Amino acid sequence: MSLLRVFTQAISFSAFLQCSSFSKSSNVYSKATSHCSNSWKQDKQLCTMPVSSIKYLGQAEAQAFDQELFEEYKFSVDQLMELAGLSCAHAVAKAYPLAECKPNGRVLIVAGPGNNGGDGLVCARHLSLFGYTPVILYPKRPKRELFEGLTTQCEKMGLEFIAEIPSAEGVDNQFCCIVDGIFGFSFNPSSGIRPPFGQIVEVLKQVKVPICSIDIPSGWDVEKGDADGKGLKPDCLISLTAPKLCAKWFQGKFHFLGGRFVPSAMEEKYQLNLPKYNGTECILQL
Ligand SMILES: NC(=O)C1=CN([C@@H]2O[C@H](COP(=O)(O)OP(=O)(O)OC[C@H]3O[C@@H](n4cnc5c(N)ncnc54)[C@H](O)[C@@H]3O)[C@@H](O)[C@H]2O)[C@H](O)CC1
Ligand SMILES: [K+]
Repeated sequence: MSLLRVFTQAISFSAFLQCSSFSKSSNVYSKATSHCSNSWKQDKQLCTMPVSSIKYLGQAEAQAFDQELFEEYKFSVDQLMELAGLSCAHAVAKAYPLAECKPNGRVLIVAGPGNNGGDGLVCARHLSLFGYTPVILYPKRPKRELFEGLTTQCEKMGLEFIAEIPSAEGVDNQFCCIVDGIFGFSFNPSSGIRPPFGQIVEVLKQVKVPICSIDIPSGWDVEKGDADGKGLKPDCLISLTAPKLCAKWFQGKFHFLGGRFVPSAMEEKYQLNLPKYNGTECILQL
């Protein structure tokens, strides 16, 4: 074997090792496995590039990041929520294409009391524009102009609201998938899940149709994830802005990055090391 060939093989092997390295020991994860498998499909040479790392945010850091977008950059909540919810609708359409969404493109959207619920309502509106039939469960509605507006938009667009979650069997028969917009990065697990969401999450744990969680699988600790293994098992997770620490426990099929609104100075300040979105796309599969 020529010296050149030995050298080339050694380089390829080291690139392979880089591509499969994965460490749970810090907030910074090597995203090499998923990044490289995607990149290999597009351009094999990319996998020999230095491996970058995507950061996983803790709860306080995610909230501080959010506040900085609002206070320093003067974004409004509804601006960012629109982009967040739009990326969720794109992710659902990619993971569960309309043609395969039986019966009749029906998707159950469960919206919680905070901004995660708002993302769910925006997602529902866009899914309806994409041809799906979203049905919304929104049991606890804050009396705030933002949420009242989002609710009115959905009502005026003819989206159905239901008052209670059907049985797990009922959900499986009526919907092709579920969008979990119950809790996001402000969930506090210290006293369990308060009514009526505790019972709703229990039903969601029993359904067979896939669950697509917005930002955080509801009921999971934002940092410790599904520590006891008894939580929701979403098939899809859309991490908004950057993944939160709990995403390390995610074992479903689809992990998307969404919320493509991060100014580059903030990306640098928080050292997010986000992978590059393709072209004009608003989601990126991790
Ligand atoms: N910068 C971004 O990435 C953006 C993300 N967005 C989305 O906003 C959520 C975070 O929203 P926030 O309103 O801060 O919190 P939650 O949605 O998690 O809801 C808080 C809500 O839930 C109640 N609550 C907390 N713990 C419990 C409990 N144990 N039982 C019952 N209820 C509970 C609490 O009282 C509040 O009412 C983020 O994840 C993204 O999805 C923005 O849309 C855009 C910017
Ligand atoms: K959620």
